[in-house]
This record gives sequence, C-alpha cells and structure tokens, in this order.
Amino acid sequence: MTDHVRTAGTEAEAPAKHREESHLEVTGLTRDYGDGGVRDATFSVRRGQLLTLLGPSGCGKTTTLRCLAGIEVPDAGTVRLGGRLMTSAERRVHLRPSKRDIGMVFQSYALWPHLSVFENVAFPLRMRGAKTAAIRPRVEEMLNLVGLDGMSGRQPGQLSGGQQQRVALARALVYRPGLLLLDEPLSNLDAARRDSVRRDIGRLQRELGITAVYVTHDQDEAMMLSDRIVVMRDGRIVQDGTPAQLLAEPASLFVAKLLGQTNIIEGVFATETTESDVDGRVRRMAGIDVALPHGVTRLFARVAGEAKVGEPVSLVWRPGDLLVEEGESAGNALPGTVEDVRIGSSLTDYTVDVGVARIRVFALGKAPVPVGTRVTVSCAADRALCLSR
Ligand SMILES: Nc1ncnc2c1ncn2[C@@H]1O[C@H](COP(=O)(O)OP(=O)(O)OP(=O)(O)O)[C@@H](O)[C@H]1O
Repeated sequence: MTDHVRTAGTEAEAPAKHREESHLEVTGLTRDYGDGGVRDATFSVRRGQLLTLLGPSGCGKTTTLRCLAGIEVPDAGTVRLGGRLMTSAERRVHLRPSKRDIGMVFQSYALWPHLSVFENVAFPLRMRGAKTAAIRPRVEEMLNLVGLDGMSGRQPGQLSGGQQQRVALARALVYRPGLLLLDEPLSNLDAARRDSVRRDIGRLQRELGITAVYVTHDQDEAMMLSDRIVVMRDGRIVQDGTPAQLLAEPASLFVAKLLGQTNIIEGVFATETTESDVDGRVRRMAGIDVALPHGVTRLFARVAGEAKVGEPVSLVWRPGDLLVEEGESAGNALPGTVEDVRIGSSLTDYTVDVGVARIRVFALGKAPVPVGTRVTVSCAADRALCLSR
C-alpha cells in the first residue's frame, strides 16, 4: 500500500530518484521517555504534499513533530529534508531549529502579544536579515493571502482566535520554509472557525506548494486535509496510506474506529470466497455468522487486515453506507426497531436496535421513518468490513 520511499541506508546510499520524490524522509526515529515517546518511526512526505500524524492522545505525534523541528533530540534515527541531513542520532548530527528551514504553527498560536500583527509576521524576515523595503510587500502579501489585510496595525489581543491562528500561519509561511509543521492548529477554535481556518490551511498549503506535516487526533481534519495519513498508537506507526486507502483497507479495528463513526457487530468468520473488483484486484470476501436472538444469520463483508476463517471477528458497518427500509428486506441486512431519529440539516441520524447492537445510520431520506417502526438495516457487502477483534 505504500507508494512512498522507505530508505534504510545512509545518505550516500539513498538513490537520487528517491530523494527527489521524498522531500522529507524520516527513518527509524526514536525518542524514548521510558514511559512514552516515539519508537522506530519511518515515513516520508513528497514535495508539496501534506502528511498527517493521526492518533489518540499520548501516542507520540507531538514528540515526532518536535524531533522534526529540532526542538527534541532523538535517541535514534535520521531526519532528512530536501536531501539534507537535519538529524542523525547515529552520526551525532543535530541542526538547531533555526537552521532547518521550517515554519511552525502551534495550538496556542504563540504570537508575541506586544507586537502588532504586521511585526509578528515580519519577525522571521527580520531575523533572517531581510531588507526593510523587502519586508513590507512580503508581509502584506501574506496577510492578504490569509484574509487579514487591513488588520496589520492591531495587537493579537484585538483579534479572534481564528484571526490569531491566521497570523500564526502567515508568520510561519512568510519566508517560504521548505517544511511547514502544524501541531493541532485548530484545537482552540470553535466549530465554525475551525472549518474556515482548516480550509485556509489546505488552500495555502496547496497554492504555495509547501510540504507539510500536520498533527491531529481529529479524523475529519485528517481526512479532509491530507494527501497521506500516518496512524500512530502507543508511540508506533500502525498504518500509513492515503485517506481513501485507510478507509477502504484498515489494517486493524483500531484504525477502522479511528477513521470515523463505526458500527461494530460481533460474529464468527465462517466462509471465505474471492471476487475481482473493477480494477481486476482479487478481494477476499467473508461470510460472517452473527447470533441474533432468534437464530444465526450470515452477513457478508470484505476481509480487511489479517482476519481468518474460524476466528471471532468484528463486522464494521459505517453509518453513511447503510440503508434503513420499513419492513422486510433481502440482502445483507438485519431486522430491528427504530429507537431514535435526529433530523439534521443534511442527514437523518437513526439509531436502530437490532438486538445484538445499536446501529447508527446517517441517511439522506427526506421523510424520516418514525421511532418504533420495524425496519431492516442493510449494507452492501463490498462496503462492509470484516476485521480481527
Ligand atoms: N518531555 C517528556 N518527558 C517525559 N515524557 C514525555 C515528554 N513528552 C511527552 N512524553 C510522553 O510521551 C508520550 C507521547 O507524548 P506526545 O506529546 O508526543 O503525544 P501526542 O500524541 O502528541 O498527544 P496529544 O494528542 O495529547 O498532544 C506521552 O505518554 C507523554 O506523556
């Protein structure tokens, strides 16, 4: 599934073509705090792409980012940016953060409160000795790009959280760094501002062609922004791929659950068949026996990860893939009773009690099925997943 480069050798051994493709290469990165940190992380990011480190709190995302920034010194591994060695624990190479050509955006904005918006954004240019005449147009261009033209004279305290984060973004990008690092930049914002700042980050990163590493525990942010996602758990990388690959082929239940709302139905992997998809790839399909109150029913799903016949497995149905119909229904379906209906602006959110589980369904239907109705919930077999428990 990986289309990125894993380079195990030294800089001299890394093939030139690979170095060209991978703008950032991280190999065997380890920072051991005893009880936490990051272990043996290997991943790479192509030029102009955005990679997200996704995982629950404490899984090592920030530690990894700090090692990339040079704020943290790893115990083992290498970090190479644009072919240049930033860190090699083995060779005792460790470039200071200011020597790395990296821009950073933090959850806390980290603006200088006593400086104006203009001076905050101008700061990295002044640090690098830019001429005063060159500073004004660059700062104004950046403020324009983040939608803050006309606010350059204000102090950070006179701005909303979203505006402050835009200033931080402008400051990080004003000297066009080779790499942009973002650590949970939306966490302090309310839902509406989060959405608009997220869009701006995506647009700017694409328009400026910046290579970026983004840290979050929010799967929606990761799915919407990323070219690739690296999933972390307990300090280790457990899977990486494009958002579509991870959704379609999660390697474990942990990854499937992390990537969004899931309904889990327990069963036993009873039969296996294979079928070819439209691209001619052979897929494993499982028949899963689920024990309902009135007997066993067999449901079908694509096999993801390492699940094997005879094992207890989890059948994963995603709420957006399901259909609720009144009465009986043939196919890959479970009977149940509508327990709750929430009508949202674009979706109806059902909870259906199927005896062995409560199933959430996000449906587009305009005339919702009322609470108490006997229904069937169905899922196309190629949308359902069979994963080891
Ligand atoms: N300076 C440190 N000293 C000791 N342990 C640390 C230090 N920094 C982080 N840790 C531990 O390392 C683990 C990973 O921390 P890290 O901040 O990288 O996680 P995270 O995935 O970014 O979490 P969050 O989403 O909560 O920010 C945690 O168990 C944390 O307690």
